[in-house]
Amino acid sequence: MQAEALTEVEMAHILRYGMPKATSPRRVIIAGGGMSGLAACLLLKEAGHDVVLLEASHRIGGRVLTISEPFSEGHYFEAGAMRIPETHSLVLSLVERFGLKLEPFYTSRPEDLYYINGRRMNAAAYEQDPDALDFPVAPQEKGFTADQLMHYATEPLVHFIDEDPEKHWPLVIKRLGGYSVDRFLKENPYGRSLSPGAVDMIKVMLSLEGFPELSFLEIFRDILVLFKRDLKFFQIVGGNDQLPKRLAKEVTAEICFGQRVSRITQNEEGVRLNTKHPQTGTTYEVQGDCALITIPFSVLNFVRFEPYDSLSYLKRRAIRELHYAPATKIAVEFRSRFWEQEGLFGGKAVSDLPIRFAHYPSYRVQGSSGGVVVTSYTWEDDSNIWSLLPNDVRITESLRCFALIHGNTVYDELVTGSSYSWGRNPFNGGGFTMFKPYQEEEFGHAIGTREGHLYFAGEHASDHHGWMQGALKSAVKAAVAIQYYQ
Ligand SMILES: Cc1cc2nc3c(=O)[nH]c(=O)nc-3n(C[C@H](O)[C@H](O)[C@H](O)COP(=O)(O)OP(=O)(O)OC[C@H]3O[C@@H](n4cnc5c(N)ncnc54)[C@H](O)[C@@H]3O)c2cc1C
Ligand SMILES: N[C@@H](Cc1ccccc1)C(=O)O
Repeated sequence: MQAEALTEVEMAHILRYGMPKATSPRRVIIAGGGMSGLAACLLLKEAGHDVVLLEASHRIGGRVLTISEPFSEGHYFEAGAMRIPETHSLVLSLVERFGLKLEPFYTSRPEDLYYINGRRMNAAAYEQDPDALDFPVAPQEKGFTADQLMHYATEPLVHFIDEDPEKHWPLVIKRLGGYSVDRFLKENPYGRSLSPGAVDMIKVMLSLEGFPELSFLEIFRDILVLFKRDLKFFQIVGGNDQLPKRLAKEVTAEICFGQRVSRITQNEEGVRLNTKHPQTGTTYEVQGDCALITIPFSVLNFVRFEPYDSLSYLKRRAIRELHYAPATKIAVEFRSRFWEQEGLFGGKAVSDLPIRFAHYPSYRVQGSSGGVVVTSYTWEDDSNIWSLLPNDVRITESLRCFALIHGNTVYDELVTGSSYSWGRNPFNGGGFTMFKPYQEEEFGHAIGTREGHLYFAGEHASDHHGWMQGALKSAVKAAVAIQYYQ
């Protein structure tokens, strides 16, 4: 079983049924108790390895975080992972293994509301008359939606990849890896350049205004999927944090909380990890044959690796340079689900206001007339202005914006609110990995490679940045590589 050659079907099967029993078990230390660390811990433990998982915080799950406080009974919002695309077979395989219930998550609906350039309309009306939003598009771009213009700009690329993804993706990375979002759309390599007005319409409608300078391929691969018309999304009934919690339940004895890894030393026998308790400062060390590092590279900068040359130049560069896009969510509970009067159940409001996207709940709570709306979900530059604000100001400021879309009823309907900014989480240092131009080609391949006794996994070490699927894919590969000494 070659880790690097595993297909998604084989990886989904391993998550569902486990790996074969180890013929020569190893003492494995796992750093990080998010989806990646937990999944690898389960696979290695049930295959017979001696595993210990060191988690810096006092919570498992990492960027899967369902927040129920201070909302009424049964209400919550997902501060991190909120939707599972129907194509993410590894996530769905774990959901099936634990018998968790799924329900639809509606990313887009024909009733989606747009509040842009001072205009208010719904998605169906925009489809009929895209020029009604008043973007200064070029004459030949009039009458086309953002979706259609993005399709026009990317069609040759989609066609080339679809011909033979395995063979063509590396060629695409070589040719287009240096293109930012702005450059690809404005100086299109396929001769399909768009005007600044059209590019801005695309960026506002896809919430991309925050990352014009980031790698276009990253957006193309990981974000455009959100806007695929016929793609279905799911969420776990009662909250997505049930997935890491069910994983953790299988490996309770292996998890050590409050163990912030501060130093990783490689020696002949294997590895030694030193930790420091984030509050008490007490130190601890553990020796193993090998270690799996699932700590995000942003905060991995604070971990000392010894001896110096136990990490390659490219790995050290990747740890220094890999970009983490900040992300912030603000959530408000309202007394009634007034948005349903406009036909909205799930779906979103798209705006050029500081709140950018608002997501209406794709679930109702038995016996409750209210609901929790994510009144703001922002990425990158758009998130920075919110991360600076205290929680109560984020809530009042997002309400002011939301009132422009729904009127002052929002103030009478207000019950309570909460917010979360991943850029301020000391154990994440940002929302998700996003390559800048050239990074994928120059060190993308070095992110997940083994270095001596050190293995690496996490969403950053995958081709699904910003998705649980990426965290799981890299975890399965690492578990197999550790088991078979690859
Ligand atoms: C706002 C937002 C929205 C998202 N939406 C979706 C979505 O809808 N669907 C989806 O599939 N995915 C989504 N994702 C992505 C998904 O949540 C992540 O890809 C996945 O959870 C990452 O798992 P991980 O194990 O790689 O990392 P993490 O979850 O970050 O886990 C890393 C763990 O390491 C710990 N740690 C950090 N430093 C140390 C240290 N020094 N020592 C020990 N432990 C340490 C952390 O506390 C954490 O528990 C979203 C992410 C964000 C931020
Ligand atoms: N997974 C994120 C989207 C995302 C992926 C990759 C990069 C940035 C954002 C979400 O569903 O909200």
